[in-house]
Amino acid sequence: MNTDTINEALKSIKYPGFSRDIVSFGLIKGVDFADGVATVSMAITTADPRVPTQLKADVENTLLALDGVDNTEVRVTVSTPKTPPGGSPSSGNVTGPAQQAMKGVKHIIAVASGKGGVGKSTFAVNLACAFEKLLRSESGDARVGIMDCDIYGPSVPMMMGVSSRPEVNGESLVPVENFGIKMMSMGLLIDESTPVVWRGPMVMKTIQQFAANVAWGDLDVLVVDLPPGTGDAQLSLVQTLPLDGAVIVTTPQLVAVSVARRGATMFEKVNVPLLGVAENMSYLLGKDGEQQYIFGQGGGEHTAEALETSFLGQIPLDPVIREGGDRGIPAMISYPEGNVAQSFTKMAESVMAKLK
Ligand SMILES: Nc1ncnc2c1ncn2[C@@H]1O[C@H](COP(=O)(O)OP(=O)(O)OP(=O)(O)O)[C@@H](O)[C@H]1O
Repeated sequence: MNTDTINEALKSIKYPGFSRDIVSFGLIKGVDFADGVATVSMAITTADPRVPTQLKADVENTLLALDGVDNTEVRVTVSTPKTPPGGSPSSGNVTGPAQQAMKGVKHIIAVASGKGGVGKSTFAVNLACAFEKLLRSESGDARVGIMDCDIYGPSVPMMMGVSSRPEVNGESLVPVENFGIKMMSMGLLIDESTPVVWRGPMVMKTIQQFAANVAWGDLDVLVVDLPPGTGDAQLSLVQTLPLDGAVIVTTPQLVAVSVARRGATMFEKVNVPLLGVAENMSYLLGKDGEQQYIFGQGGGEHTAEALETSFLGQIPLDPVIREGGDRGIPAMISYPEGNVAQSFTKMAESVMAKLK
């Protein structure tokens, strides 16, 4: 018995109401073990008094079930979420306002890429549309959202054919809606000509506001389009949002493996499970129906193997996808029976199966 074993055991405890564990939420501040006594200190930001009580009991029961632990000492520090004048959340703590405000969201998944230009936003938008179609066909109702965190180059509004500014209701922004999907993006809040020279902390603040001050309401699934790359801003972002899992988008080039690996490492650090790797721009379909692998072959599958996750499938390089992005009608909507839509639907099914 040692502190590593205790830490591992703590990772099995979920934050009440969420599928993420208390270690990845950063609640554990110290762990010690001596003479059969496991000591754990936790710091929790919540306005709900039941949360610390339940977590304390969960930690005690989990640790007492371990061989070698005879007794426990669990110290819990509780603070309430602070909201400065104007209603903006002041802290990046995952148990703070973002968690509270996203309570009605069943599943939150991130779409990420190790580098820019792989078609991540295109993928996120079409995946959201595929979820909408899938859930509607299953239960007659679908509540899907997309949150565009790519605040340096927010392209989701254009791809979703939306340009109206979101309305403000009290202290909340009301997401705009198109194709049955709720959406929030920095692109809706700034003029196109505004230079967005955001620094790390500003990025975080915006994301916290997107999570905490947007009236998402009840959603079955929220797709989060992360900024490209794997730097500090992306890492703090995945720490802030209560993510259930992440999909990595990559291209067919074999060099993509090492780039995507950086993305996977980032999610590993915060214990967000990978839901799979999707390969975009896989091949061009010639007039005779022949698949031309102009960017090489195998990058997506190799990446999935290397990251020990599923390969979700391929999306062809197809003018229909680019036109859909430029026209503001995703290919999933304009050609719902086409090859592209079928690929996205299959991927949405695989991801949904993993979430359930
Ligand atoms: N499979 C595809 N077939 C044809 N065009 C595509 C495909 N995927 C993406 N594109 C086009 O490539 C361009 C870049 O895509 P997108 O903006 O989604 O990339 P990204 O990875 O989100 O980029 P960024 O680095 O800005 O985040 C867009 O014009 C989009 O329409």
